[in-house]
Amino acid sequence: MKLGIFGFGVVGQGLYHVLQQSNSIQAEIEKFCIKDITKPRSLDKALFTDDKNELLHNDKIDVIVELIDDAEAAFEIVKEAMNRGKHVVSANKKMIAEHLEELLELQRKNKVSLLYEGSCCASIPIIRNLEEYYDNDLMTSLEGIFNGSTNFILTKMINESASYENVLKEAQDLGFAESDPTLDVEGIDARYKLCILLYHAFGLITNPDELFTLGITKINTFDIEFAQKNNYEIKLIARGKKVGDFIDATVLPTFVHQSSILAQTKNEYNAVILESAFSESQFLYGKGAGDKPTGSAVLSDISALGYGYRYEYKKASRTNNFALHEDFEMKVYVRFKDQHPNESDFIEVVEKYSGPDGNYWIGYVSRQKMKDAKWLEIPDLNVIALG
Ligand SMILES: NC(=O)C1=CN([C@@H]2O[C@H](COP(=O)(O)OP(=O)(O)OC[C@H]3O[C@@H](n4cnc5c(N)ncnc54)[C@H](OP(=O)(O)O)[C@@H]3O)[C@@H](O)[C@H]2O)C=CC1
Ligand SMILES: N[C@@H](CC=O)C(=O)O
Repeated sequence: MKLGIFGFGVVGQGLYHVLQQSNSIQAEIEKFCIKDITKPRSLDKALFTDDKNELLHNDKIDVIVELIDDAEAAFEIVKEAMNRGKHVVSANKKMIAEHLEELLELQRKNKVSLLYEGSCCASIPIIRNLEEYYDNDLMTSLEGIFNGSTNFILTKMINESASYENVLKEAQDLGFAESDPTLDVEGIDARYKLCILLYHAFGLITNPDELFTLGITKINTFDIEFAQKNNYEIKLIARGKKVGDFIDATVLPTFVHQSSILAQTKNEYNAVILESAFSESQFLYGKGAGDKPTGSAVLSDISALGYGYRYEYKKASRTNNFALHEDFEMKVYVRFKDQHPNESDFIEVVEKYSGPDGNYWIGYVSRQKMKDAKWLEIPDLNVIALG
């Protein structure tokens, strides 16, 4: 295979290193396309161009590897590559989640393969497992920690009393965070990954904006002390669960008991728990961000192209017609200072606490009510899911 690689940032360089160290793969890098040709690079200048057509119009290149941090530019590159009959490997979850239906059509129309294992939980081989191993009639749920940066931040804030600002900067310096880190801390990156996995697990196509999502930016020391007193960790949990013919899907900061397997998943590690009728509970664990862990997933996709692998999207081809359902009841902790949430939005409030440093309510709410609740926007009010 001759590779044309877009991007020589964290993942592009990670891929370069794993390719250099792997002696089993028959792939050669023809050229990298980057944005800024004047930037100093660690490799020979002749390997770089800022002209995308040098890769896309090069008939020697049969595989385009797309590893850039601009989802719209990435979609244009991937579309053109596929229309020119090239196979594509990408790690761009935003691009894939936002253009999934068009990308499926491009694969069908051009009879080319698009693989993107690195887009979900980096080093964890979750997509190919869902494709090849699990039967959707039997699969009942997938949940886990799908974002390395937020897990790194929460681990350091809770276990090492680090400040949010410092530890976010550390996650950026280590190459875990997105170029726009609000995608990480607002839960949007995890939501993109959940959208992709819902398709491979249940055949459900979702618009990312439809999934109820809360991030970690409002977590403060009051919440952390509550967690510690009650033997919890706080984790950003993405979850898709089958309920009858519906899928209940959310990304929420969640209290998880310290003894649970997800609480043991620390720093930039990610984890996925899959539930299905006969195998029951299964757990996948690995680094969810970073250069070589992501590079290794990209390498495994390149290697799979070597034996003609393509996703068959088996779950989607069976007509389950799952739909998203929002009217679920959920148990939440709501912490606030002066302005409290609207009590009539709660099905039941089971605990109310008031103290000098803050107040909280614990209760049951309907997801639909939460989605529309104006009080979610109160600056010093935070919501964390329970259970
Ligand atoms: N970092 C991680 O741990 C993970 C990242 N990903 C995904 O991988 C992708 C890359 O992330 P990452 O390596 O961290 O990003 P970086 O910001 O480190 O690198 C981005 C690279 O893309 C290049 N680039 C940007 N726009 C263009 C363009 N229009 N044409 C050509 N090149 C362009 C940049 O060029 P230049 O060097 O000139 O600036 C740079 O080399 C993203 O989609 C990200 O979401 C997925 C899993 C893990
Ligand atoms: N920013 C992402 C990178 C991997 O997908 C994360 O922190 O998980």
